Amino acid sequence: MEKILVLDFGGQTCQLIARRIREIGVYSEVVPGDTPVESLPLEGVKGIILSGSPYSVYDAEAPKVDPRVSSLGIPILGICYGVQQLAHLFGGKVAPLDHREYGRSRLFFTEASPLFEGVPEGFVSWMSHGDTIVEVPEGFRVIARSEHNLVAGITHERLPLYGIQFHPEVTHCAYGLTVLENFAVRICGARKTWTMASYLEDVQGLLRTQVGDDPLLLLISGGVDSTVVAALLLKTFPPEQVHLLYIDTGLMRKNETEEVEANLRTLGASNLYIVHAEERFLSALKGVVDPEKKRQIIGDVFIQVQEEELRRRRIPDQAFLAQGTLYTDLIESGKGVGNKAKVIKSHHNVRSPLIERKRKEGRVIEPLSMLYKDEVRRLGAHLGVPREVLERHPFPGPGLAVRILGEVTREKCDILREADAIFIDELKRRHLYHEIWQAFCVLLPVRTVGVTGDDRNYGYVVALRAVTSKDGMTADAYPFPTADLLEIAALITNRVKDVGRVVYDVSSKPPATIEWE
Ligand SMILES: Nc1ncnc2c1ncn2[C@@H]1O[C@H](COP(=O)(O)OP(=O)(O)OP(=O)(O)O)[C@@H](O)[C@H]1O
Ligand SMILES: O=c1[nH]c(=O)c2[nH+]cn([C@@H]3O[C@H](COP(=O)(O)O)[C@@H](O)[C@H]3O)c2[nH]1
Ligand SMILES: NC(=O)CC[C@H](N)C(=O)O
Ligand SMILES: [Mg+2]
Repeated sequence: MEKILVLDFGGQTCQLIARRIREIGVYSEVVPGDTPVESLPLEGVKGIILSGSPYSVYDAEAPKVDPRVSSLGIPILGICYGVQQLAHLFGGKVAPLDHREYGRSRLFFTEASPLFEGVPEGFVSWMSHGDTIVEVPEGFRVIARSEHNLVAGITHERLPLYGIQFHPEVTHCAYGLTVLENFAVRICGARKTWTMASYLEDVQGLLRTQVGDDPLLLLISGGVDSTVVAALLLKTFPPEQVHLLYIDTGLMRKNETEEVEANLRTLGASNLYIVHAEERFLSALKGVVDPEKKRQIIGDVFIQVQEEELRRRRIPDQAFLAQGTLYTDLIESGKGVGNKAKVIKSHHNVRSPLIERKRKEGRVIEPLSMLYKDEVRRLGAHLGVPREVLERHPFPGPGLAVRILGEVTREKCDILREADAIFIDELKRRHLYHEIWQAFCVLLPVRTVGVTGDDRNYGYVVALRAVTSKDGMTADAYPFPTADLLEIAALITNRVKDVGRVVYDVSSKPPATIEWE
């Protein structure tokens, strides 16, 4: 498969580069920036992109590209820190200037370059740098300058080396896709053959080689990601080879287990195991209020239940463990490819010891781990996964436990389930469900005073959360029409006896996260 390799030096928008290249129709994947040449997956690589970074090239601990990469004969495009590395590597000079460029800057060409074919002079690029190339190395020429007259693009006189100081991958950069397409297609000669259909074929080929006839155990939640993996496995292997394990943690939404079971049957699953483990999870969570502690306990119980089921069902130990892990799960858990990212939340599917052990043994299958949610939805559509499943809002593995602040009890789960079901049903009835990326209720650990039927009421507070997002990495509060919000709040307090008050969470991510814990 032809591809463009992105070397990750810890830039915020590194994955976005690969995303955009795939949007153009060329496959792209990300690898750690300091990978030595002999360990780079070079098969089919038509071009290499060096990403941005929070570091400066002259920092002692700055991540460095293997210098041999530049003599492979493969075209290279350095973006921001990437171009600074090229300059540094070839003997030029990079320095922190007083004049930094953050945000928009017009760009002016100093000579024609295939990189800027079809891009008009003076277009508005998007920058984010404090360092600048102040001496261009020998053998290189400047091809563009910013409106502040700083070096904004360079090219080598003989070698296929290019570099730009701006970020073509962000949507705020005009002609960004054109610049990336010029590099990938015009300069590297990659063909635009990557589609979801071709990706599907490639993934199926790889899976068949890796798994052979060994049994596969997929941990399935009925959410978008694991259901798409289920459809993929059931299309790739005979149904008897695929075992699906769903764990009802007791922290699920109303009627979740019944709906999931029905959906999974329609995919043609024969070995479907539904494990009811409510008691296990609730008793382990008794008295626990700290959010990180809750996550850790839930992760541990997940593993115990999985291991017991493997033994009980006599599924051999060499079984491959499959999950619906996405790139976002990895990066939030501090496990992005470039290993320079920070831990935000430890997703149970990434950091559990069972998974880590299986991962070391090469027995974990995560076919979606390079993709984002919207790409997974497109893949699911190719696989014929029903729209109702693909368009479901995400639901986290720890479930209601991270939406009940303070101690989790069955009584509170029941209250939250009722309120949440009303909220979601109303969003669907009002045709708002698909405008929102994720919506749910949160049960707060406080009671407040109210008056109902002329009597005193002392009920819980429920917070409504509804966000818009593309990939869950950033999010904004959904701007509800006021009438909808007021009517939904009234329905919840009227129908759920223990809820006396409803509030709406208007925080964006960042600084908040989508879930409250
Ligand atoms: N109740 C569960 N039983 C078994 N496996 C689960 C359960 N909850 C989560 N998992 C596993 O953990 C993975 C990550 O969960 P996550 O919620 O991110 O994905 P999902 O549930 O498949 O999709 P969505 O994000 O749409 O909810 C799942 O893909 C699945 O493999
Ligand atoms: O499977 C999961 N296990 C987890 O531990 C977990 N924590 C958060 N989420 C989901 O991830 C997305 C981003 O969530 P946050 O903004 O709250 O970090 C949102 O869609 C969250 O619902 C999880 N999913
Ligand atoms: N976005 C980047 O790659 C920034 C590179 C470098 N840290 C600078 O400030 O110039
Ligand atoms: Mg889920």
